[in-house]
Amino acid sequence: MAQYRIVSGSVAVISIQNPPVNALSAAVREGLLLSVRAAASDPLVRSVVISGHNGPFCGGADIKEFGNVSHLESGPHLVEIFESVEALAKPVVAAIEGFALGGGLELALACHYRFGHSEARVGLPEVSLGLLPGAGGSQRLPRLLGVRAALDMIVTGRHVAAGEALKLGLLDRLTDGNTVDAAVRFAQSAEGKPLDDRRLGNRPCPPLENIDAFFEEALIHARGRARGAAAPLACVQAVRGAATLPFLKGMELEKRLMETLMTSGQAQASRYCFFTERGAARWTTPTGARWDTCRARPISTAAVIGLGTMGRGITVALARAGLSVVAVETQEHQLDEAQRAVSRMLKGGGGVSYSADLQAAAGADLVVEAVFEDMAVKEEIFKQLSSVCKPGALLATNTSSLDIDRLASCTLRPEQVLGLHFFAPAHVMRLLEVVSGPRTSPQTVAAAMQLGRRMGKVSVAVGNCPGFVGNRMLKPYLEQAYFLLEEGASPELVDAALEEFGFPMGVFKMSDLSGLDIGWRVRKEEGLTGPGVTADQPMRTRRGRRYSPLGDLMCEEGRYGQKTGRGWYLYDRPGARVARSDPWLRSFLEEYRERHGLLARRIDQQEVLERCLYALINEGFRVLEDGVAASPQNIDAIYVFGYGWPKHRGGPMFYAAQVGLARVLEGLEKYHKAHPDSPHLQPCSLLRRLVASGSPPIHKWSEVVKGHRSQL
Ligand SMILES: CCCCCCC[C@H](O)CC(=O)SCCNC(=O)CCNC(=O)[C@H](O)C(C)(C)COP(=O)([O-])OP(=O)([O-])OC[C@H]1O[C@@H](n2cnc3c(N)ncnc32)[C@H](O)[C@@H]1OP(=O)([O-])[O-]
Repeated sequence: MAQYRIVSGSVAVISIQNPPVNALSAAVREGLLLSVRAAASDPLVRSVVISGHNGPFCGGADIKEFGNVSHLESGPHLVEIFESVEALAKPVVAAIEGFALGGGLELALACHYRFGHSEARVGLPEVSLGLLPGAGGSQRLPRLLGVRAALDMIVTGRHVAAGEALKLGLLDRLTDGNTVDAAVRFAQSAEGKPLDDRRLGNRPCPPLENIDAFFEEALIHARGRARGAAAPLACVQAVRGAATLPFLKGMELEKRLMETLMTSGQAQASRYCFFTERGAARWTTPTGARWDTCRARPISTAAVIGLGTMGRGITVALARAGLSVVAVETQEHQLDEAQRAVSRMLKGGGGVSYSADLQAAAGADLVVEAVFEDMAVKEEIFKQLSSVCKPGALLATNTSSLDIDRLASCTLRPEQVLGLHFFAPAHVMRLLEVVSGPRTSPQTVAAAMQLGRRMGKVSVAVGNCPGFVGNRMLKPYLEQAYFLLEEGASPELVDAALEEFGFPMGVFKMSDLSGLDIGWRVRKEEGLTGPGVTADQPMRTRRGRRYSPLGDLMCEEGRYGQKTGRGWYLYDRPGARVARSDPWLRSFLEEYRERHGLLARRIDQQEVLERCLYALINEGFRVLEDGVAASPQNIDAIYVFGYGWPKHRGGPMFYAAQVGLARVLEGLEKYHKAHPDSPHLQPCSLLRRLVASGSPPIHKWSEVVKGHRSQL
């Protein structure tokens, strides 16, 4: 809807009303066009102000309509409305509070003047929905800002703060006061003045030298960063149109590009990610607790125990969320170093105090233990925390795979124990797995989810099992990658296939970055390698299934990855980031295959993708079947925000649906037949049942999962 009223005798104020973000739904578009026409035809109206009702200006087109062509096509089209705004013979001022994003900013660009509140932000984030600004934004913004600044905003989709927008010339004025009042006063002062020059559609794009070379380079740059996404490239093409074509021709190009993107699988996947990210806040747990029936006690003080890389990042994340944090590290030299590192990251003290004594955690509302992955050490700490901490304090562990329930058993308050699985670097990565055990109370989960939101994280509530959701699914993925090396692939081939798929780095580069020794330690704990394994055991079999000792052998050689300057790749020095192929590894793999009588065969990228991704997806179905994740959407949020799964592919479960469940099943059957000693390739029963029920769409999977809920 749009509200229409006349103020100060001559100013029509049109207010977009569609909470919570004033999206441009069909009803809003209808209301907006009627209001603009009313303002045009009313002789008493001499100027117009367009604002958002109750705060935000406008969050853009209504994304919910995008999946449904009939919704999209009902009501007037945005391009038509914005043309009539721009063509109005009376000055139109956009009064921007909160945000003007996507179609919201495109509306503001069609206005003749833009007034912003000093705390507002503006942007064209369509690219992150797999789209481009499709209502004139790709054509008007370059005409206003010049090609360079406009291209940057459109290709990155970044939100620009009001101060920067003013400097760029995107906003004409800022106010700290009431934006609508200020805009009304300004509109009156502009009444009767010429408007031709204010219509961006009339203006040429500011000239740019070497235009062809500029766009060639922009395209190469965008392609390098897009990881296979089509939208950034289409954005470059559209802005090139703005720089080289008359306005109406540019608008035609924008329309053509938008139509192609809008119906693409990539846009569908990106849109799905948008809703998946937000849907995670509506959590449920395997024990039946829910977001809408639990009240969370607010957390204002926290203690972090253990100040290694993870502990430092967690301290920074908590402090940035406004908590007062005590950071505890019992090793004095580590404490000093951590204090300096945290202060650097926080650019000052930032509400953090330090201590070498666990007793300092006594007054905290929440304690996050982040010592290294050793069950015995963690158990000891939880025992102590249970007696040191005040009643009601939540005790969380940052373990990435150990049993939460076992830790809860060491305390006298198992209902207040949970996992907070941050991802490195903890102050940067968006994902937080909130892990509850069978005894964790709903209030504890609610408090953790609320805290996650305060930290700006995508928090996903998951159940307790080895590796939780993310690392549990990663295990078969890694395993298949190792097997592929045994069978003849190289790390370069595997990584290239995964990077082409869209991961920021392949599995072997990722393993070098995070350190091969981490998995080695876990495998030792699990008794898969190390002193517990007797010499008479076959090297490539454990517990009756295929096992690859390649990772263990690498660690025995001291090849831990980037930190030692050698891993699956070679680095110039320890800590260096640029991976180079290592001839040593080639001969190492050749000798290994020879020793074990393995014949190297030709492996193509298709097999790499299917083996690694289908094994991961198959485990995702098992996770659903076990009730460890509440929905496929939650699994996808975990993979997109924690494991670099490309957004334009929606997440592993969405990808499986897009590929076709029957095809995934067929692929798994084929590979399991070829590798019967690899149980991760054996299709799980939920996948079979879904295919048998006709492969329903992803939002209906839960109906098939029903009845097979939590084993926990
Ligand atoms: C060929 C066809 C041509 C078509 C032309 C298209 C033209 C145009 O270029 C395309 C666009 O504008 S594309 C659009 C470009 N715009 C964007 O990409 C902006 C996307 N939005 C955002 O970035 C953030 O939501 C804000 C920063 C706006 C608010 O952040 P915050 O305060 O943390 O709030 P929050 O928690 O994030 O959201 C609250 C609720 O609002 C919901 N919702 C939000 N936006 C929506 C929308 N546009 N729509 C519908 N719903 C939208 C959201 O789902 C959630 O619902 P829930 O049921 O409660 O879960």
